Amino acid sequence: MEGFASLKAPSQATPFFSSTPRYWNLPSQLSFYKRSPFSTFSVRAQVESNDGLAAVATSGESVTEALKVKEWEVGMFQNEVAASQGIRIRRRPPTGPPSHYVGPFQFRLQNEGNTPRNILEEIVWNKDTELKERKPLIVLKKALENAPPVRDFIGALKAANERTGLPGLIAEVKKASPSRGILREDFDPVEIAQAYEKGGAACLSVLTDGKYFKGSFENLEAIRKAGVKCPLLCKEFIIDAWQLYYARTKGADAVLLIAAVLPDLDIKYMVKICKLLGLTALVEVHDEREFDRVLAIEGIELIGINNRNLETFQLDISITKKLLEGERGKIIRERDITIVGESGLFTPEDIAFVQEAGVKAVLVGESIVKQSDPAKGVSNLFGKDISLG
Ligand SMILES: O=C(O)c1ccccc1NCC(=O)[C@H](O)[C@H](O)COP(=O)(O)O
Repeated sequence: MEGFASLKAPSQATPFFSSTPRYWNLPSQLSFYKRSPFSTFSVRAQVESNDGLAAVATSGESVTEALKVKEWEVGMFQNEVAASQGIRIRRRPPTGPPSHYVGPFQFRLQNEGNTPRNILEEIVWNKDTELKERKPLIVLKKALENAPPVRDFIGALKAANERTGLPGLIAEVKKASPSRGILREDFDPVEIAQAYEKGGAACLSVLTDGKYFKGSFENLEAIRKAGVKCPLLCKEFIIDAWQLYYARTKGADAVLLIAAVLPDLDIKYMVKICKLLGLTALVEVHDEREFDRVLAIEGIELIGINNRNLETFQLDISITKKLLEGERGKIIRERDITIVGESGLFTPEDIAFVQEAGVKAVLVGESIVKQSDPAKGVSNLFGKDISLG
């Protein structure tokens, strides 16, 4: 069997996770050559993708196989770039390339490198697989024409903060989570969303991941269609710009970009696409390194500090305080960046603690979704009624 041409890496200008839309021009060259003195002629096809990948297949293996190898090689390249930025989450399993790289399938199953190192990595690998089923971008672009108008996510948070003197609430419609399991059995997303709005939430966060959070895009769409006025955050694990378009077609006003998962170039690229689509990007960080990376990116207006370590599930609300102290806090104030304190907030004291640290908004799920009346859950969380009337 013939070997493959060496990897032609995507150019530095091409964001690594932006496979939107990668398509292959089949074939850009087709040539015939004599394989050996004993065989006759063999066919050699070179294929290229629009974002700079090249693969060569010869007869004896299909073009599809050649493409699989190239996709895998790019995945490995992405892992290396991410690691160089301190990102521990690998986009794809480091081993388990197409079969002729390592031999029969059973060897791949035995290879430990194919086991995700933590839950966030598992979610990302699963998302990568889910996205293989996606519709072409052109179909989404058409659907965008019928998407409901975008609403001002940051504006709603600021208005709530001014109105109540408390951080604006992003209330999360969350049925389950990997760390806590099922949070609410009688889960009606629209009813919960309406109750949050009645209780005084400024915005809502709707989990759309099915496998780990029991959420869905149908929930997002249904909440939007039910006439809820709060702007909606699509709480998804975004690894591909395609998802931004999809979220918008389903009625999202904002999306989450996780710095622990996305390299700088991808965040930059996705922030630009968000602006194009009118979406607000909530860029989430968990430590100093991620915070500094995000602060170095132009055009960031909304940063979430997640008190939950997404690799270990450990909760510590003093993370928010630690990240907002000193020079970083000064930069935030100078640039008027809105900070959201995320996760592990249960009491009015917790809210006061993160507000004192400098947040103007909070993202809360568990403590309010578990209440039999989520509207009441909101007033319990703040220690007072923050509803409009
Ligand atoms: O909540 C989890 O267990 C979790 C696990 C892995 C990745 C993300 C996870 N949660 C996403 C969030 O950050 C929270 O849903 C959100 O901040 C609300 O947190 P909480 O108020 O603690 O429910």
